[in-house]
Amino acid sequence: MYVAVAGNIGAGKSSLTRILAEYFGWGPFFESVDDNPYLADFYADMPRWSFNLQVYFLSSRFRHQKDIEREPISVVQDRSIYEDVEIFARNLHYMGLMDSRDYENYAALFAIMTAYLRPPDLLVYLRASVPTLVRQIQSRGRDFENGIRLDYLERLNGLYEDWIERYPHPKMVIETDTLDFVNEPEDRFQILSRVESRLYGLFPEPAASGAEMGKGDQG
Ligand SMILES: Nc1ncnc2c1ncn2[C@@H]1O[C@H](COP(=O)(O)OP(=O)(O)OP(=O)(O)O)[C@@H](O)[C@H]1O
Ligand SMILES: Nc1nc(=O)c2ncn([C@H]3C[C@H](O)[C@@H](CO)O3)c2[nH]1
Repeated sequence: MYVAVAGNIGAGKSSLTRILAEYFGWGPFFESVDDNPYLADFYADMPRWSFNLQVYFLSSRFRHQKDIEREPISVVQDRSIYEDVEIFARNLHYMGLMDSRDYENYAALFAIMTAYLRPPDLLVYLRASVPTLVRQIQSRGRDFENGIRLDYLERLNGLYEDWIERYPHPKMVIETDTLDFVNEPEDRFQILSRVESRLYGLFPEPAASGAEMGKGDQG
């Protein structure tokens, strides 16, 4: 089983990845943030660092994908590789923060590298409004994200909506504005049951050994 959690900056992907991994006993794959050599520079000067950052994320996520394909156990991934090009790089190009030459170069590299990747068995998209994203980004308190502009988040949200509509593989959408699955056990239970039912619909065998609703750690 390979599940990916998708969503805008601060939507709650890492938190949900941790919760799913713990509950189902899956291996978690988190995106690299603390050891990312470009992220802080990127937020300080997007036009200068956008191409470098996209190539870094592409190589790091591609390595994860290959590791995931080799994993003997089920895994859950914090953000899918598809979001790099469909959401972030496209947005940087639209906003004039990555020029056409770099964008086309990056998109061609992305297409070559990802052509043979296996898509997730289920993609869980966390939908969150911009006020929720801002609140959650602030609550996490990464200094270099303080300058993220509202129009940047709004455009990313718009691209997420277009993409999730077109996304051709199994998916589910979770509205997170009124669900605090980090702090509220009932909300967490609600999400876990929805994911479990969706997986059961796709794969009528149990989603994970030892993880029956009502028996896991709900909180
Ligand atoms: N549904 C929620 N309700 C309340 N707080 C939440 C919720 N989801 C996440 N949070 C909080 O918001 C902050 C950001 O969450 P998290 O790091 O999981 O987001 P993310 O989507 O992984 O972000 P990024 O895109 O930057 O990696 C954390 O402090 C987390 O505890
Ligand atoms: N430009 C850009 N392209 C990406 O592919 C990408 N993936 C993640 N991020 C940013 C969002 C969070 O600040 C932080 C952690 O998710 O990294 C990205 N930024």
